[in-house]
Amino acid sequence: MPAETLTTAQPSTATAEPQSVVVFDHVSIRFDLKCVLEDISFTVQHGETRIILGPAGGGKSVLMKLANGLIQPDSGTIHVFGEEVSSMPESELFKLRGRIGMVFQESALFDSLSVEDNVAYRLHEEHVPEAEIHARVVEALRFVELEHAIDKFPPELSGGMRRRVSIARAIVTNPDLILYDSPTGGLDPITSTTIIDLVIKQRDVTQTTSLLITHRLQDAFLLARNRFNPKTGAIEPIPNNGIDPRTKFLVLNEGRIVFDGTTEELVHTTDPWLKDYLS
Ligand SMILES: Nc1ncnc2c1ncn2[C@@H]1O[C@H](COP(=O)(O)OP(=O)(O)OP(=O)(O)O)[C@@H](O)[C@H]1O
Repeated sequence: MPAETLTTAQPSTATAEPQSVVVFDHVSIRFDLKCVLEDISFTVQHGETRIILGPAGGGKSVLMKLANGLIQPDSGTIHVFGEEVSSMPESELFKLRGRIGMVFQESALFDSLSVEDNVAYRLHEEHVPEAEIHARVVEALRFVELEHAIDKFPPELSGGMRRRVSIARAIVTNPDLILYDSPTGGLDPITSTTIIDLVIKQRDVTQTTSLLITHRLQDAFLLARNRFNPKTGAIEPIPNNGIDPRTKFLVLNEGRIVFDGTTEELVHTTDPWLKDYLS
């Protein structure tokens, strides 16, 4: 990301007092005696998009699984929506996950179910009335511009389309938090951009808090520099070389946080390792 002058775009509406949606406090976890995350502390505020960067094997996916309560830390605490997930029983975790949308790198769709049934899956689990389910699925598919594929099956879709279905499935429940684990992983650059455009649209239309893992600095650059224009329905650069004030960064290397801050702070870092990583 070029370290040129950046201006922080002002939020269009007055923002309420920030609330912490995800809080890691001195979290560590080991696998087979190997320390995978060590003393991780950071906070994600309401409405923030937190981009998680770092070399392969640095612990990004493990961090996301901890946030979702899929695994438990060896030490430290994790709060999501003010509740401690690091010691929560499975029944309560199930309820908590009802407020979280997940987008996995592999899309994780059911090949034997149609696109409609894949997107509707969580709504069925939540016993949403049948009459409402179809309308909500259509709305979610329209958001990702895949309404026409509603009757198709995942094996009939391209990788980018599958990823879009996965986003539709994550947003159909109107989650309070979205976890994107490498949503552009394995996609070509053009398709990756269409996926990041959807993440920007989701960010700007609903202001949903999110964590997003990516290996592509280009993804981070697009998220920081672009916005959704509701009048044109298009993604456009934020004027005056602006950056999105709600998009922040966490960089992990070998299980430790090497950066936690804003886009301006990241591009102006003096840390030699980080400068090298970003170049
Ligand atoms: N269930 C597990 N059992 C043992 N080791 C694990 C487990 N899950 C993750 N690890 C190890 O933890 C380390 C961090 O893995 P993680 O997937 O979080 O890295 P990452 O930063 O997401 O990597 P990538 O960018 O390649 O996806 C790796 O060495 C991995 O092998």
